[in-house]
Amino acid sequence: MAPAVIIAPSILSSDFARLADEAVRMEKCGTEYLHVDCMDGHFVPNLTIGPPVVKSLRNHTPLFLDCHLMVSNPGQWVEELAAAGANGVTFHIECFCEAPYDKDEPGPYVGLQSRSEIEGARALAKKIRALDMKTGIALRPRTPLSAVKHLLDEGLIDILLAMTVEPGFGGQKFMESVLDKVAEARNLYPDLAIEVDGGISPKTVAKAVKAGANVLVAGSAIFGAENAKEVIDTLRRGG
Ligand SMILES: O=C(CO)[C@H](O)[C@H](O)COP(=O)(O)O
Ligand SMILES: [Co+2]
Repeated sequence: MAPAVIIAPSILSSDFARLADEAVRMEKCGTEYLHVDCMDGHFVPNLTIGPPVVKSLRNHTPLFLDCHLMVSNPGQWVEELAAAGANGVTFHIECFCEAPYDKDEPGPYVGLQSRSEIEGARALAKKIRALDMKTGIALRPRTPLSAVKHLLDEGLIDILLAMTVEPGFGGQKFMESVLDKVAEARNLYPDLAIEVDGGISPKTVAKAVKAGANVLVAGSAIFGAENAKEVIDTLRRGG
């Protein structure tokens, strides 16, 4: 049986001028996580928030702060995020791969190749745990599970994040093709937390859960709804 469902509202789609109120609202709706998308304008073409905002949020919510780093140099930020009160840090494996990722190329992306790439990812995964946070590893849609299998098999990862859109923006269309990778991961790792992020809504959630996802990130579906609680309850039921 897959681990319990966790709902992670992505504050990327919330009103950034009212973050504390939105965090309290999500807690009242019964969510477990707040998903915090940190973007550097380099790894993805968007610029959002970092440790100072996480620190401010920490003063207003007991929710698990699930920081999704879409930055080119994730190792630069983990100490500050830990000090700010983050509970989990997820970094992208593509940051450690020298081969450029082209979202429009067909077929799977070639992942980690060299020893130094592998060592870099392993060291960061260990460092996040040493800072008392959960370690997450994220895969862009074209990146295969094999790119992170060594980290998973060594037990260095708490959360596997399968992006179901190309990272960078909320409100994009769910990529169903990613679910084969989710199913492959669930089959190999029955107890692992598997997170899906991008285009998750009452319409798409059933397929994601069926494939084996248990941590459900949703931004526009929750914050764009008139009744956020209703959407959250529907996601929790699996659609
Ligand atoms: O990481 C992200 C984008 O890069 C967001 O977490 C994600 O897109 C959530 O937004 P939505 O649910 O609207 O797709
Ligand atoms: Co995200």
